[in-house]
Amino acid sequence: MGKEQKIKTDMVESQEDDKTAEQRDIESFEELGVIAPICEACKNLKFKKPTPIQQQAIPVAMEGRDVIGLAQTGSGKTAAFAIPILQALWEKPQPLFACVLAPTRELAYQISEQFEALGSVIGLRCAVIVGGIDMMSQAVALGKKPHVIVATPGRLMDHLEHTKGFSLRGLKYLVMDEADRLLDMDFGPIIDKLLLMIPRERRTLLFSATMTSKVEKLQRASLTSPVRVAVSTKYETVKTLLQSYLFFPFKYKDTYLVYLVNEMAGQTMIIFARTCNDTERVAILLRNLGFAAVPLHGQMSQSSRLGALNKFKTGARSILVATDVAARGLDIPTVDCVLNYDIPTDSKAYIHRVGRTARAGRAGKSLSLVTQYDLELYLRIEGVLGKKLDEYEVDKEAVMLLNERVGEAQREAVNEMKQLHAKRRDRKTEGISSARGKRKRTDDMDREES
Ligand SMILES: Nc1ncnc2c1ncn2[C@@H]1O[C@H](COP(=O)(O)OP(=O)(O)OP(=O)(O)O)[C@@H](O)[C@H]1O
Repeated sequence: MGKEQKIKTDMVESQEDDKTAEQRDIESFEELGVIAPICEACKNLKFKKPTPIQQQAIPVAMEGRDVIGLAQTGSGKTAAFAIPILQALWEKPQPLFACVLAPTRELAYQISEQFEALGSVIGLRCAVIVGGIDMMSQAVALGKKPHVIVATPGRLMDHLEHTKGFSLRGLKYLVMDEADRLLDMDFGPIIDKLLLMIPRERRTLLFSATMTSKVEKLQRASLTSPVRVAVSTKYETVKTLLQSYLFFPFKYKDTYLVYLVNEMAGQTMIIFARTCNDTERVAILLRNLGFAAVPLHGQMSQSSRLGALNKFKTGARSILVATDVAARGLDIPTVDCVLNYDIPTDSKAYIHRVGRTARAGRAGKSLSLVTQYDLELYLRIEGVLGKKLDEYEVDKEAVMLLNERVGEAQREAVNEMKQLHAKRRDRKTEGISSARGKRKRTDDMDREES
């Protein structure tokens, strides 16, 4: 039998399992066999009962099986893989026990926070290893032999190749969060390389809201007899999310944007744009019009990225304008609305973007701006969702009243962008030495084109 067929046959398909889990509806983490200190940590985090993906994935992972977990955005996948790992660690403590890979730096920090919140009661040591941060301090952190490493693949590879005394030869668990992204073409080759540097006899857990079913991609993760646990049917958005779109001519895009942002004033929102440049420009445009907007994209320095996210999380800024670097995994409970300034070229990215709101049972809304150039992409997304979305109603005359003022702000924004670019160019010529060139290549896996 070819390897392709083997993976398929070994998978326990989810549909039947689904029903059993729903019928039994497990009421507590104790019922799942989770040890008392971790149950206590769940209580402290206000997790009253396990979510459906936790109900299904935790027992399977605790049996020592490889898991492919598919569940909607905001449904508690992080704890679904963190809890069985922490329990196994408690039973047999060891340094460098588990490694969690994430596609973006911000997500890596967030996952480690969840591990620490659940694991501090059992004395967990966790290290975050991501690009854009000084290698030396990370090497020191690795020297302290953490139990769990949460990393972006490029920087982890850098340490495996260059940090003396660091290896993952004793690793017991490998997790790929947002696994479909990690197994795709951009990350694939580096994941292949990483897998050669960790033991084959490990447990592998793959999780995502848009999990690939492509056998070739799954083979890349070299799973052993994986169990597939799927709570949602493929690519579903949550029921508490109200999704709509707005259709208008391209030339009024910024005017419509400003009208909508103004209409939703007081709400917390993420505006997604396709390029770093547009992200920056839209943030400046909105700021010039008096809105508290902050940009987040892969061309910013890591400290600016974390600073921007922090301002948004703490409420100091109510609008985050971001590229898809913020589309996956980020868990910010206060997000009321996701606004797609640009329609994503990949339907999966749509699912992840709108999943930044309506998390953990809360309500939320999303609004996609569609122009004559986006129709094909938009219809493809509706096709993937399997439903037509409602059109958002606006008073077009009221929108047009803003056009002149927005035009002025656009011109100001273009000037500011020019200054910004000039400043960046200066900094680059001053600061970058050729010796750092090689490291940048792997470090900046989650950076984007401008
Ligand atoms: N059992 C639970 N009860 C209540 N809240 C929970 C429970 N488990 C997790 N949560 C909370 O739900 C939120 C979403 O969880 P998490 O970020 O793990 O979602 P996710 O499924 O990984 O989403 P995404 O696909 O967007 O990455 C978090 O704030 C988390 O603390």
